[in-house]
Amino acid sequence: KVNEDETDRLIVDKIPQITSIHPEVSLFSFTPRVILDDQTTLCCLAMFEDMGMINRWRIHKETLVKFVLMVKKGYRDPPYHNWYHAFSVSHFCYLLYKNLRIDQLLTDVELFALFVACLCHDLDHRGTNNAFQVSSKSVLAALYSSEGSVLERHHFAQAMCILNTEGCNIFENLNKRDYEQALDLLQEIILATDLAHHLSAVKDLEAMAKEGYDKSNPRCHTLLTCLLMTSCDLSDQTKGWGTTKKIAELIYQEFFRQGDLEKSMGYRPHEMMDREKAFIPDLQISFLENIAMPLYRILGDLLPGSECVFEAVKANRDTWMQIRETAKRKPITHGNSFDFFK
Ligand SMILES: Cc1nc2ccc(C(=O)N[C@]34C[C@H]5C[C@H](C[C@H](C5)C3)C4)cc2n2c(-c3ccccc3Cl)nnc12
Ligand SMILES: [Mg+2]
Repeated sequence: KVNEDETDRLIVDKIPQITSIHPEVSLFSFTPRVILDDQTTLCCLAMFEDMGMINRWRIHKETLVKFVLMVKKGYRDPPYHNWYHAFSVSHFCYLLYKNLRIDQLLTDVELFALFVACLCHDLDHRGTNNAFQVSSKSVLAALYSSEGSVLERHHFAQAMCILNTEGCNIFENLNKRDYEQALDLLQEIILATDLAHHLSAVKDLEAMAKEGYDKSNPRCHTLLTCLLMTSCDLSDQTKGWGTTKKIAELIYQEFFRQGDLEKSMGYRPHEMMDREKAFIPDLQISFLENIAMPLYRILGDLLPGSECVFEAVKANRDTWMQIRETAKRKPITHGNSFDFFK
């Protein structure tokens, strides 16, 4: 049960001007993880308001409060895939709207579905990846492994459960056409957060960046919403080194816990999950060069004004390269992968 007085206070109080939460909240340099946990719900309300979504979709204030609180409660507390991840991903979507005016490229249903997908995209994440669902024969694998993207199908199912909960359906006042489109988009966008799915779309994304975005082409809309979702999902990499370093700590805490579990089950974990084999600078340079930088380069090609975002990711890659050189000269003493974070 979401506690009553928090809900009541959020319902009664007027939604504040978003800059009253932090004057720099609309800048790409702003790191949403500085916002205190009990302020994140209020910030979500302020983002919905500031993007004009409350009026456009006739969302009842009480319904919005209950929805956001249910989503927040729907996250577990693994090191990385927790509510703060969903909140920071949603904040980057807000930045794309405020700074790059993505509302001029997408329909208003697509923009609404994208922001709601950011909030819901990792609901009930257990801190283990898709491969682990299958190898551990989890309930989720039993349910979804035949379709692939096991976790992402579960995150979508959880979002539907929340929308179907009494007093939480923020889509309730959409007309039939918009309602059906919003749910279809929500599923498509959440499924797009499977990195394997993104990697299979990169060729098409690069072709679209080359040819230019055609607003009249539905395929362009689909590719762009998926690109924007992944851009939000990896947006910790677009901030300063402090954030990049902290996030790497959290992600490898999660990865190494999975590796420990796999070892206890008699499996040999992927190197990036094995605390005894992982060399984090190499792994992160590879992730940034092969996945993040190509992604934000395409974003920069498609959305003028977002070049600064790519530059920030590149700068973080460069810092990892400096760390790697230093670490290579000074071998790790007691084989602890987290020495870089001292
Ligand atoms: C900083 C950082 N590093 C990350 C390093 C590695 C991977 C990762 O899943 N790699 C792959 C590499 C190949 C092809 C596919 C499937 C598998 C085989 C595993 C992806 C993710 C990383 N990641 C994410 C992230 C984004 C979406 C879902 C889950 C996560 Cl954890 N968000 N931030 C980060
Ligand atoms: Mg995910």
